[in-house]
Amino acid sequence: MSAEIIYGRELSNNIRERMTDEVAELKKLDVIPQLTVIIVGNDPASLSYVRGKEKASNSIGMDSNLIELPEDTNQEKLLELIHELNVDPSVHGILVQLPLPDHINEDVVIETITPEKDVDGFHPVNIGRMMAEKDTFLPCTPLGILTMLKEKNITIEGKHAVVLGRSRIVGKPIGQILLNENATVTYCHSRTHNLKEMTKQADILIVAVGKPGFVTGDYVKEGATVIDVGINRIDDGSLTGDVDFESAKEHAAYITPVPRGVGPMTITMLLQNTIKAARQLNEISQRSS
Ligand SMILES: Nc1nc2c(c(=O)[nH]1)N[C@@H](CN(C=O)c1ccc(C(=O)N[C@@H](CCC(=O)O)C(=O)O)cc1)CN2
Repeated sequence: MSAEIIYGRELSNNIRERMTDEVAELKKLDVIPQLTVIIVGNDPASLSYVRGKEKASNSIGMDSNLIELPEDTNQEKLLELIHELNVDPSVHGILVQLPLPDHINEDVVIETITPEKDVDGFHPVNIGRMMAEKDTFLPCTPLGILTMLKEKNITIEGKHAVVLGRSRIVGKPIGQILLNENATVTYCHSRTHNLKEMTKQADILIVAVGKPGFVTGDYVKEGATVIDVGINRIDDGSLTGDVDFESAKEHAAYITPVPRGVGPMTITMLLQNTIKAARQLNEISQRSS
């Protein structure tokens, strides 16, 4: 067997076309969805992601504001800025790029963003709403994975999803989201015994461990869907995932590559969440599709 490759970039392009129409419709109602992104420091990868967010926002007709703060910005100043954005009616989405420098407490920052503008879906109120299966902002990478599975008509209900990794941004929420979709979910992590026995049971295998090529073909059940969330920059400067693509694709039915897999969906889902926030803040009902 050789798997069908799911390209997030292609799916993203289709979704962004639909969102361009939606933004044009909102503009007729005098609403321009606006995303404000804050970055603290000069980490090259983070800078490239936030610039990508700005460019993507503008490409579908949204407004964006990128606020670049120096590495030595103190927490108080950052919180003050977030308080101002929380009450600014022209701002619909607020995102603080992670990771933050060590002297800033990420939890405090995330909890300062008003849940109504938390388009990252990281605020405890929005996490609680996700767990309670209420309408909310789902975190962008997990929402991107769910969207990929649905766009490819991959059955989730009744399937065994195994999640490798338990980060707050990806592992924990994707497990909860798949559980909400009626999958049977197993979380695995660095202390899990007999890992291969676990992953071999997965109909849907989500890999977010941050170790290049960690999951090889012998970890994959025949016919599984393998979603690689790893983004590892290796010595030759190229980007590689947590899955050894060449061996895994011989066992899987579907597999995502790195790059051009899950990554591009993250930014697309951020745009989707910002449009949703703009609608909610202006009391305009959500589009059905
Ligand atoms: N506040 C947040 N911080 C971070 C998030 C997040 O969702 N919210 N996620 C990651 C980084 N990230 C977005 O911020 C992100 C990572 C990767 C990609 C992407 O498109 N990757 C491309 C490759 C890009 C490259 O060449 O470097 C791909 O996989 O094809 C988009 C967004 C951590 N921080």
